[in-house]
Amino acid sequence: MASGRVDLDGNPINPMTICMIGAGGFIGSHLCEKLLAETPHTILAVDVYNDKIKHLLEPSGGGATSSWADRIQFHRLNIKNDSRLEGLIKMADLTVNLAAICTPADYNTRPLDTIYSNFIDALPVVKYCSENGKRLIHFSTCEVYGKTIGCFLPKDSPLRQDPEYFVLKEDASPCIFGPIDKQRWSYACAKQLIERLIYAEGAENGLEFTIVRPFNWIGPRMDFIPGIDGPSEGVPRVLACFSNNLLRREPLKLVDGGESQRTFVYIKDAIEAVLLMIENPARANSHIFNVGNPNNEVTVRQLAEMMTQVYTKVSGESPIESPTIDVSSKEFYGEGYDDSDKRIPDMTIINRQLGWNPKTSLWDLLESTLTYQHRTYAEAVKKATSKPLAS
Ligand SMILES: NC(=O)c1ccc[n+]([C@@H]2O[C@H](COP(=O)([O-])OP(=O)(O)OC[C@H]3O[C@@H](n4cnc5c(N)ncnc54)[C@H](O)[C@@H]3O)[C@@H](O)[C@H]2O)c1
Ligand SMILES: O=c1ccn([C@@H]2O[C@H](COP(=O)(O)OP(=O)(O)O[C@H]3OC[C@@H](O)[C@H](O)[C@H]3O)[C@@H](O)[C@H]2O)c(=O)[nH]1
Repeated sequence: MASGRVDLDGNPINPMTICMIGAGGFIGSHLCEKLLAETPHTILAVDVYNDKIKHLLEPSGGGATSSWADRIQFHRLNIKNDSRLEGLIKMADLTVNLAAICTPADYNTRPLDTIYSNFIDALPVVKYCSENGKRLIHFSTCEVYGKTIGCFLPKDSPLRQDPEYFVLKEDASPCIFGPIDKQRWSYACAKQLIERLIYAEGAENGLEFTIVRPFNWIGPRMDFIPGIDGPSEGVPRVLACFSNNLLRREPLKLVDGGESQRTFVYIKDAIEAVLLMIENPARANSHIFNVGNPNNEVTVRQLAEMMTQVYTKVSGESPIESPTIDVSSKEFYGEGYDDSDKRIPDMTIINRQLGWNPKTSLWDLLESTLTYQHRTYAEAVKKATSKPLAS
């Protein structure tokens, strides 16, 4: 049955069944929402948690007029050790694999779990797709590029300004990691090896695949606020760390001076790119795509300053006297941390294949995200911080 929707080449898009592994996470929850709201596709949602997609699983999920619940089925399973996985992949037309340990605080402190999660646990998914002739969209990371060539040049070298030395290209840039005792790179290395394995399955066994390299996608539902909906001692990614500091009126911690640079893309822009990949297999298969926003580059220090300003606007609270504080990476993340210096995605391939471009400025995406953070967490944080200490 055709859905009335057409792909980029004007061909009808038929409803499909998508096995989404890691559907209960940050990206998965937004992808599920998009697929249910705008397409006729059905989702087999696999995860160990479902808190972030609970609202989609309830019978009233699509609002008063339409229920989404009949197009999404949640399967609570751990892909490490569950024989139901192959059956689900066989039932689907396409598998999207998002499952991973992907918070930097884990890379150097839990390197074994990180490598198992990002390489070993992804192996059966690739194998079942390949053996059963099913298409796979696998989520890798911009971290596979590691450091830029430019960061090895002298600080005052004019070549540092030359994009050839820092723009990251899927088909040209090398992958530059630190030494083995910098266990930060356990994640990037595991992701790189699974990319190479998928690529080889494509070349040798005809696996239809697409690899996505997200460049710092951020927005509502990213990670957790420590002590509210995640462990008190947990260290999420920077958006949630800084949100937590702002909610608690604490200084934002700048690791090693906050000099590293990142480009941030709004989750809702990035999800548009994933939907294009899902619905345009002829254009997306056999490709690796950078998905990011090269126009939203800031240092981590600038991010902290902008988040402080935006939070002041959306919460109506004045900023604290010293809004940021410097902290060493050893103190913050422990031994073995290292960092990517700069991450600007080259957009040539995704532009050419899918015509996709990000739209949302950093200020605008922070405004909507911090409005969400304030609305969702401010009361809970206030309650938690005003609790009398047990005597
Ligand atoms: N958010 C980003 O900016 C970003 C950047 C680069 C790469 N990525 C990649 O995108 C993917 C999704 O990232 P995210 O930000 O949504 O992370 P996330 O942690 O919010 O989501 C991952 C989900 O996978 C689930 N999962 C992990 N191991 C599992 C297992 N063994 N069995 C079943 N479920 C399991 C988790 O419970 C979680 O819900 C990851 O592969 C990550 O490496 C994300
Ligand atoms: O409180 C904090 C948290 C983080 N940081 C810094 O902010 C920068 C960004 O940190 P994030 O936690 O968002 O993670 P990174 O950008 O380093 O890596 C991420 O990128 C791509 C994905 O694969 C993963 O989601 C993650 O590895 C780093 O330089 C980090 O050192 C702070 O200065 N203070």
